[in-house]
Amino acid sequence: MAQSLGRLFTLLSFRKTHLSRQCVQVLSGTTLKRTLMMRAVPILSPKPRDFSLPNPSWGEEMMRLYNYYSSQSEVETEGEEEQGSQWTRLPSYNRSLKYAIGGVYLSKIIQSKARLFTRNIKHPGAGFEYVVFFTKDKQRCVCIFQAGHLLEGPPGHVHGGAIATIIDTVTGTHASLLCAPVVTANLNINYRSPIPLGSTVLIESTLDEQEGKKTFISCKITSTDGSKLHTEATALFVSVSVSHLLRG
Ligand SMILES: CCCCCCCCCCCCCCCC(=O)SCCNC(=O)CCNC(=O)[C@H](O)C(C)(C)COP(=O)(O)OP(=O)(O)OC[C@H]1O[C@@H](n2cnc3c(N)ncnc32)[C@H](O)[C@@H]1OP(=O)(O)O
Repeated sequence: MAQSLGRLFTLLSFRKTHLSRQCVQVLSGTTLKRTLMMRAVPILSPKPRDFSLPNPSWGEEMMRLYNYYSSQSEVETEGEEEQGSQWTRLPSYNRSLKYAIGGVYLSKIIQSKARLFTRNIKHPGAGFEYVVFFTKDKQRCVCIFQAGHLLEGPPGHVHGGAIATIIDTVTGTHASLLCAPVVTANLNINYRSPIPLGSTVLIESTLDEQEGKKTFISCKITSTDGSKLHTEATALFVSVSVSHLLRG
């Protein structure tokens, strides 16, 4: 399976390179210069930004929790894991896609401008600010989420669709860690109490069951001290083939 996928994508990338060469041959003058410059940009540009690292928009509570989970995170020293490490921080989508099975190939195929929905608001702090940590056995994930002003639903509170988005993202990331590529087949949400805009909340996701292609995950959103339940959800992810994703 892996070998045939490899062959498929080698073929695809060959065809892409071959076509690009043919294109350059028919270009001339300014068009050729501009094309070559555009092709040079990705080589010269810095590493893609890791959106799950702190930025100046992160509030005190977001930073406190980030530091707390980071302090319990895995630090590798010359191949050896530090004793007592419990959590691992997941870098943001564009950087972590390559870790998912098939991601290496998918990332070459998807449009270059594609960006995970939750990471598409450029202004720091305006939309979804979050970082996901997962346990070594991948049974649990925790996400620290700060909801920005562009996510308003009811006055002063977060939109239910934005809450659904972050739940789908956290549980989807969790399922992807276990068995990528997956798609959401079912998402059930109970909204228990509104989330104040600008606040930081904790999203905890737990693996309930894996059965064949199906991964069941449950999730809850609480205040950071755990005293207030905001949202509860259950999600079903189904493992799909890369060709299922390409077919649409
Ligand atoms: C290191 C790693 C880095 C990680 C890096 C992270 C990067 C990544 C971050 C991504 C974070 C964003 C995550 C967003 C995730 C989306 O937003 S995905 C987009 C929204 N979802 C979709 O578009 C899915 C559209 N639906 C479909 O493609 C198809 O309906 C599905 C879901 C594949 C199912 O197809 P199907 O032909 O029904 O599949 P089938 O094999 O028959 O079903 C399998 C089983 O599932 C059951 N099932 C299917 N659908 C349902 C349903 N709705 N309800 C209940 N059961 C169902 C079937 O009954 C069957 O059960 P069994 O018979 O095996 O017991």
